[in-house]
Amino acid sequence: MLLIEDLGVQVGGKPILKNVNMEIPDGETHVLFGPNGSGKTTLMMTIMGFTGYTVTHGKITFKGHDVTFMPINERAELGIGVLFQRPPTIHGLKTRTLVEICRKNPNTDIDALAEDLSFKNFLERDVNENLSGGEIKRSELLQLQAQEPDLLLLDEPESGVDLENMAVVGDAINRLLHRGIPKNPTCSLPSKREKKSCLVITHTGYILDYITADRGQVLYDGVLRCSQNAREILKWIREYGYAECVGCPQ
Ligand SMILES: Nc1ncnc2c1ncn2[C@@H]1O[C@H](COP(=O)(O)OP(=O)(O)OP(=O)(O)O)[C@@H](O)[C@H]1O
Repeated sequence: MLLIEDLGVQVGGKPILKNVNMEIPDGETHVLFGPNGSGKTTLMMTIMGFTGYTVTHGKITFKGHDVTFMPINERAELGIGVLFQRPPTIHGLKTRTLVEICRKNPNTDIDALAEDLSFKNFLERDVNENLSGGEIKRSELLQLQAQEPDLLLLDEPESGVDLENMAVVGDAINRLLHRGIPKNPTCSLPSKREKKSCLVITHTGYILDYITADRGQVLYDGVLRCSQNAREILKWIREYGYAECVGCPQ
C-alpha cells in the first residue's frame, strides 16, 4: 500500500529525515516510536504532502502511484488521511460543514457517526474552537470516518485523551481500520487485503491496548533504526531509553 524509498526531507532548510525506507503492506498497522524532535511528525506530514516539507531525494509510492510530489488534495482523494497532533482552530467554519466536505459518500450519516463518538453536541461549533484535547481528537476521528481513507496516519491519537475516552478513541480507530469493507464470505473476519493500513505515532504506547500492531519502528535523529514487534520495542524503550534501544543489534 505505502512504500517509502531512500526519503530525505528538509524543513526550514534543515535536513530532518535521512534515507528513510519503510513499507506498510495492505491491512497492516505499524507503530512509529521516537524521541521528541526525531522527525515523526515530519514523516507523516511529508506522506500527506503538506507544504514546507521539502523532499530532497527518494520516492513515496501509494497504491502503486508515485505521490512524492502529488498535491495534498489528490493524495486525500487517493485514500490517505491524517489525524493531527495539534490541528488548528478554524474560525467561521462549522465542524459539520468540514465533515460534509471530507465525506467520501454523500449518504454518510454525519449525526450517526458523531453520536458514536459522543460528539453530536459539538457539530455546530467552529472547528476545534474551545474544545478540550480529547474532544479535538474525537473531532479529528469524525472527519476521518467521513473521509474513509485507506491509509490512516495517526499522530499521537492518545495525547490529551483521558483513560475512559481512550476506549472511545480505540473503538473509533478500529472501526476506521475495517470500515465499509465487504467481509470475506468464507471467513467472519475481513482478510488483510480488505482492511485499511495505518501508521500510528505514540509516545506512551497506550493505544497498543486498543489496536493490533503488526510492527513497530523507531525513528531516531531522522533515521529509521529498528523494526520489530511494537510491544517489544516499547518494553525496551521503557527499560533502557531510546539511545540504548537503537543501539541494540535487534
Ligand atoms: N517549520 C519548521 N521549521 C524549522 N524546523 C522545524 C519546523 N518544523 C519542525 N521542525 C524541526 O524538525 C524537527 C523534527 O520535528 P518533528 O515535529 O517532526 O518531530 P517529532 O519526532 O514529531 O517530535 P515530537 O515527538 O516532539 O512530536 C524538530 O527539531 C523541529 O524543531
